[in-house]
Amino acid sequence: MKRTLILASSSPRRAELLQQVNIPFTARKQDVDEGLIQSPDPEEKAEQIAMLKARSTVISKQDEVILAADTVVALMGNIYGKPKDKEEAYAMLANLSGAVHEVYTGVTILSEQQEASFVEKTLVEFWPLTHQEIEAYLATNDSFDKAGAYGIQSFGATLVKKIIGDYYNVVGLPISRVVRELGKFQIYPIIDNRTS
Ligand SMILES: Cc1cn([C@H]2C[C@H](O)[C@@H](COP(=O)(O)OP(=O)(O)OP(=O)(O)O)O2)c(=O)[nH]c1=O
Repeated sequence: MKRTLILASSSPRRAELLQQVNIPFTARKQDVDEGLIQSPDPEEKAEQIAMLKARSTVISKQDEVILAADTVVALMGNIYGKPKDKEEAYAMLANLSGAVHEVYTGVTILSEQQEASFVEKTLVEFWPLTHQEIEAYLATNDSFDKAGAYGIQSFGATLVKKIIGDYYNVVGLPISRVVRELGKFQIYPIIDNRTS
């Protein structure tokens, strides 16, 4: 059966990563109340929210395969989602300064017949940040739609000293593992002869 991938996400980054590896999809925005998931464990929370996002998305045709993800940042057991305001963003960055934190992205793939979930972890080390550096970063307005109040793919790259693990996991979708899992649902990249 021909399969159709539905990306249950409004994140432009997740869409771009699927485009980068040439997997066709349709975006179908889901609206879930992430507050329903209260797990204090960051890994479990990322996986449970990803499952909630996937299961809240309507499968409107039999051939559809739903993909959903959720990214959280964790430092010493504390979970950092998207900051509510500038004060919270400042506090997150000040805590991440000079430390190694974890980024977890939970991924759920489901069809009418199958469901698979996993969590990918990446370690990220921040340089020690001065008050001025944090203020300058906040002034770019890059923080507010991102877990942990930074974007590694934009000016937030200047905050990062080192990462261990999949870079794309930090951006919001561990694309190489996702491609492997999608293969189990008969969804594959389109291979053509493009060179760029
Ligand atoms: C740490 C980090 C997070 N992020 C983003 C990835 C996620 O989009 C976001 C965390 O929020 P999520 O709730 O995972 O996702 P979302 O609300 O953006 O999208 P949707 O639920 O519709 O799929 O933080 C970056 O873009 N760069 C980073 O370096």
